[in-house]
Amino acid sequence: MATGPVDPAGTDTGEPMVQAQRTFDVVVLGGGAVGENAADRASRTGLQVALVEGALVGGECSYWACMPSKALLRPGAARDAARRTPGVADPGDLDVAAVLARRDEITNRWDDSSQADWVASAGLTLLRGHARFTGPRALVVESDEGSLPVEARRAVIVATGSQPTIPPVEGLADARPWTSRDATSARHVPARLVVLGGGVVACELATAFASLGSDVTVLVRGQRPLAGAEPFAGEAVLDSLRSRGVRVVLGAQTRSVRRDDDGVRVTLEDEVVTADELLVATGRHPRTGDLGLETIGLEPGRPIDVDDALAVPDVPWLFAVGDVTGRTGTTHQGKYDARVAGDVVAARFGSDDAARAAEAAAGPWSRYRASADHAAVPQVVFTDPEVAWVGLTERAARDAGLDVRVVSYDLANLAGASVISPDYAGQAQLVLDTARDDVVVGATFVGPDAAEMLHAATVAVVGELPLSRLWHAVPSYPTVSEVWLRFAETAGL
Ligand SMILES: Cc1cc2nc3c(=O)[nH]c(=O)nc-3n(C[C@H](O)[C@H](O)[C@H](O)COP(=O)(O)OP(=O)(O)OC[C@H]3O[C@@H](n4cnc5c(N)ncnc54)[C@H](O)[C@@H]3O)c2cc1C
Ligand SMILES: NC(=O)c1ccc[n+]([C@@H]2O[C@H](COP(=O)([O-])OP(=O)(O)OC[C@H]3O[C@@H](n4cnc5c(N)ncnc54)[C@H](O)[C@@H]3O)[C@@H](O)[C@H]2O)c1
Repeated sequence: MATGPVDPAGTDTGEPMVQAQRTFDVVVLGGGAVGENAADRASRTGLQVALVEGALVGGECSYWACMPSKALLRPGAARDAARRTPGVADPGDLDVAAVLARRDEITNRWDDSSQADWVASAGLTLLRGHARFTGPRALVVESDEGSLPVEARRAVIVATGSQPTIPPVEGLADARPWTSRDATSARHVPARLVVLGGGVVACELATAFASLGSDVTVLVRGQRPLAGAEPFAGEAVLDSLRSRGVRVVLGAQTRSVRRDDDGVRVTLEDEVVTADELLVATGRHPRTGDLGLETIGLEPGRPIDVDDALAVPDVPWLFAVGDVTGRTGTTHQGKYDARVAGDVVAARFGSDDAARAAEAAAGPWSRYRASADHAAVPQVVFTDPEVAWVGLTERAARDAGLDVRVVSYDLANLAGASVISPDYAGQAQLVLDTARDDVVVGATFVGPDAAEMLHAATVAVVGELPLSRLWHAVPSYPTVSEVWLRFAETAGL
């Protein structure tokens, strides 16, 4: 923990006090899931590591993102699964108070003491406060206790995450819109919710609040939600949102927003949508605006560019991981980068000569290079149906100049699916690189519990497995994973 304040003059001027400088081998800025992981790995060759956190240790994912959003989604998904299962009595409406109470439990009521305990148990020093660079390897951490100068002898890893982007729509910022933080920590369910955006946050939170009883309208700028996914996945989510009473406006152009006594009024080109709350879900940007980056020659407000060792080119002591790099946008991929960055720092600056030599000689797909970021990033969208994909979409593969063919399969035809429900609906698709004997370069699954089906595809993409070899990976009967056999048969094996 931070040392107590030092007031050298012995007089209280009312100004924040300057504390005695602390020096560490490595300083990690940002104690989110990604920063914690990087700090832990970096300390494994004996380096002294400090982790600086300005809010809650565990970051966005634990308190305002992954965990509370999934807690809000799960009861609706379980209810819908029950409704699709013959012989199970309809569970009826959700108990909203109980759902919010479970969400509070999952976020530990926004208390990070157990995560802080873990930091201490991992041998890391936690400094609480807002960190800024004052020069190369030099920082200051501001907190209620004063101003603490901190020096990193060897390296700094930046893991300060991202923050929501509020688009410059007239009146929007003044209309007190919800960001994902407000939505995931909401104490009540608004009767009417309008969601601006058509990405992952918009689709997940529209699903959650609709299941909790809100009358939801989603304003999608394009012609379908989840524009980064295969088109059939976005279409399935669109159909499902609509089937559960969510109004989805496609091609929505938001002109202005105003809050008055009747709530929030969102003016589109040809209509006005009124709601009690407006959730802005239009993407995120790296949290680098107030980090003192200008003192080390980097531009504030921009992502921190890194190479596959997560090192900043031409700044041998500086590394960055997680959302702040703009390279990854999920916890799992950020933590993968964190493991790589931590190991690289531990090897380059620690006392283990063998590790230093191995890292210096490291190539792609070694433990010291985050190669999967270019080829095999898994993404799950916890809507109903769930959408899960890894690697390249067909379009991205063709844009990259690959010769690909696509194999699709209707999951409802599988015996395993029919056991789950006579109403099972789902679709899956592989993208195969024909120039390499049908190596799997991408896969998408849409359907109930599709999230749990993704990892086999991730293994196939990372392993660059051709379909002819996957033929020998026999899926159990009767499971939905039998789709792998059907993929092979459909492809002609
Ligand atoms: C609604 C929502 C749902 C999501 N759901 C999922 C999901 O289901 N699965 C998934 O994989 N991903 C999900 N994500 C994405 C995931 O939350 C992020 O990718 C992840 O949190 C990034 O981790 P990070 O450690 O890089 O950043 P963060 O979690 O943002 O952590 C950064 C930390 O740095 C601290 N910090 C920032 N600046 C300073 C400073 N100057 N000094 C000191 N501390 C500082 C912050 O307080 C914060 O604790 C979701 C995102 C949202 C918005
Ligand atoms: N399950 C998960 O893994 C999960 C869940 C939620 C969020 N996340 C991550 O969090 C990050 C943020 O998600 P997100 O959904 O906010 O971003 P996103 O980039 O996925 O989607 C942003 C959406 O906003 C729209 N948009 C952008 N500017 C707009 C404007 N001016 N007007 C109207 N629409 C506009 C885009 O067209 C897009 O539909 C992503 O990296 C995402 O992967 C992950």
